[in-house]
Amino acid sequence: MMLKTWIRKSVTRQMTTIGNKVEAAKMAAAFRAVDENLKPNDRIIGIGSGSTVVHVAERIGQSSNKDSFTCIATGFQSKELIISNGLRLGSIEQFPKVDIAFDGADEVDSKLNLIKGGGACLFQEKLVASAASKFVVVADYRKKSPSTLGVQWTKGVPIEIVPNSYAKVTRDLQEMGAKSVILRQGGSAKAGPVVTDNNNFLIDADFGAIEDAEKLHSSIKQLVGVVEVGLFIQMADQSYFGEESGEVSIWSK
Ligand SMILES: O=C(CO)[C@H](O)[C@H](O)COP(=O)(O)O
Repeated sequence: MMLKTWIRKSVTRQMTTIGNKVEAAKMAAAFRAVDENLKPNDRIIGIGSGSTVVHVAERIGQSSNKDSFTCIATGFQSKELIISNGLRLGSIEQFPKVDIAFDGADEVDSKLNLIKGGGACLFQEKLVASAASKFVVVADYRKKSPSTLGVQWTKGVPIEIVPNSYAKVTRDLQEMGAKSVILRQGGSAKAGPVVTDNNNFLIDADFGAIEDAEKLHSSIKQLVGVVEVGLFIQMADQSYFGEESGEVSIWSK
C-alpha cells in the first residue's frame, strides 16, 4: 500500500475508534443513570438536549410502564426524542413540578456546577431542571473539569439574549472582563446568528478559568437583555460520566 494511503487509513481508523469510545461512554453513562434513578412512581420526567440524552430517551423508551409517566421536553430535539421513543409528551406549563430530569453538560466541576448551552437549548433546560426534584447529569469523560469551569470547555459561557440587545450585552460583557464575546453563528447551514427555540440569540463569552462561578452567574444574569445564563449553579444532584475504560463514574452532591 502507498504510504499516503496507509497513513490516511490509519488516521481514519484511529478517529473512528475515538468516536466509538466517546459514543460508548455516553451510552454507558445514560443507561446507568436511568437504571439507577428512574423510579416506578416517577410521573413527570424531564428530558434534556444533546447527543448523550439520546441514549437517556432510548433507555426510558424501553421501560415497561411507559403509560404511567409523561416526559417534558427542553427544546425541539428533545421533543422529537420523546416522540420517537414512544413516550408521552407533556409541557412544563401543564406540569410545573417535575419528579426527575436528565440532561447532558458541556463541563462539570467537582461541586457539580455546570456549563451548558453548547447545543443552544439552555433556557428550557434550566427551566425544566429548576422544576425538578432531582436533576441527573449524563456525560462522557471529556466533560469533567480538572479544576474550575472554563478550563475544559473553552468556547465560553453560553448566554441566551433578546435579539436586539446583542450589541449592548456584548459591550457589558466586555466591560465585565470577558476575553472574547461572540454572537453564535449558524454556520454553513444558516447565514447569520443561531436563533434558539425561544427565538432568541446566543452569545458565547469567554471568561477563561472561572474562579467564582456563582458570582459570575449573578453578574451576567443582572444584565438587561439576558434571558438566561449557561451556568447551572448547584442544581445537579448527581453526574454520571462514561469513562474511556467503559466504566461509569458518579459524582454526587
Ligand atoms: O447544554 C446542552 C445543549 O444546550 C447539552 O446538554 C450539552 O451541550 C451536552 O451535549 P452532548 O451530550 O451532545 O455533549
